[in-house]
Amino acid sequence: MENKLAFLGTGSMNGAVLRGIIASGYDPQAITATLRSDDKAEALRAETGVTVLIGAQDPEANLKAVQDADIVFLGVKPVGITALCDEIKDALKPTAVIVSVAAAITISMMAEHLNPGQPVVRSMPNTPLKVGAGAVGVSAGESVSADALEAVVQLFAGSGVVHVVPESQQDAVSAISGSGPAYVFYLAEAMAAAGVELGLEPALATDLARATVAGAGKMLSDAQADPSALRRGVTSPNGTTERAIAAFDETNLSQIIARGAAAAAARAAAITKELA
Ligand SMILES: NC(=O)C1=CN([C@@H]2O[C@H](COP(=O)(O)OP(=O)(O)OC[C@H]3O[C@@H](n4cnc5c(N)ncnc54)[C@H](O)[C@@H]3O)[C@@H](O)[C@H]2O)C=CC1
Ligand SMILES: O=C(O)[C@@H]1CCC=N1
Repeated sequence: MENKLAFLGTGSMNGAVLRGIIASGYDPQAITATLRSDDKAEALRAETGVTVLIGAQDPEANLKAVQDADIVFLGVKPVGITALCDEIKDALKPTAVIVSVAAAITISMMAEHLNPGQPVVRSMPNTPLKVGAGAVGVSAGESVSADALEAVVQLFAGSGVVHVVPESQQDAVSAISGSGPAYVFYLAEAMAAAGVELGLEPALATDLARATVAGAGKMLSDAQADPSALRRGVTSPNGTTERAIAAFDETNLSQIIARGAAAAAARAAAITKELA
């Protein structure tokens, strides 16, 4: 019998985790999801077949969702996580594993708002889980048994790569894979804009950039794929790509990307301080 799952706050990220789990074959009847308002509820129900409860219509939605849940995914914004823990703590089964997907909220911050001994896992997933191509960092609190951690890892593993990491590395994971899809979409936007500057129609430039980023991502999706080797495979000696890479190196593009990632990690640390 499958574990009963609850998703509280089923927006962009928790929705992607849920869709990934359903696509990997999980029984939707074992899942209850909550949303604050009903605007996306019908679509979520129709698409996934899970039970959807709406907070605006039923103040007990989150409590009902967790009452027999074995694993509870918290998917609200960081600022709302501890209040959500306060709300549900006495309705949880003592063995229920809390899995937060929120950036910057530590295991100890959550534990302070739950009953003693409640198992807590902090995760940093990303939205490509929705299409079976996610990347997830997972850290377990001290009350989490090896079996419970394995159950959480297996839920994510059906739709992405999963790494168990020390909690101290979660801001870095967030800066690389949590936010990372946005960096790649940004690159696609910049490539499309560059195509327009070179005289392509905007629709053509956008489609070429989109298909190129998607195709390159597919080539990288093999766990053994080496980005440097793949790049060299496109770069003919004294050809066109070599000139582009040299121009990127002149502008220190790698350092610029490192600066962006460092800014993301620093923001996570600042949010932790603001909300502690
Ligand atoms: N969007 C992303 O790519 C990623 C987001 N995250 C984390 O995921 C969390 C959520 O972010 P998003 O999904 O982007 O936001 P979102 O705004 O799309 O989703 C939040 C959802 O929670 C619902 N909600 C708010 N309060 C609620 C309550 N008390 N009970 C039930 N539902 C409630 C909202 O109606 C909304 O549907 C954040 O903590 C963020 O740090 C983590 C990794 C990546
Ligand atoms: O932008 C954010 O704060 C969240 C966390 C990682 C990705 N999105």
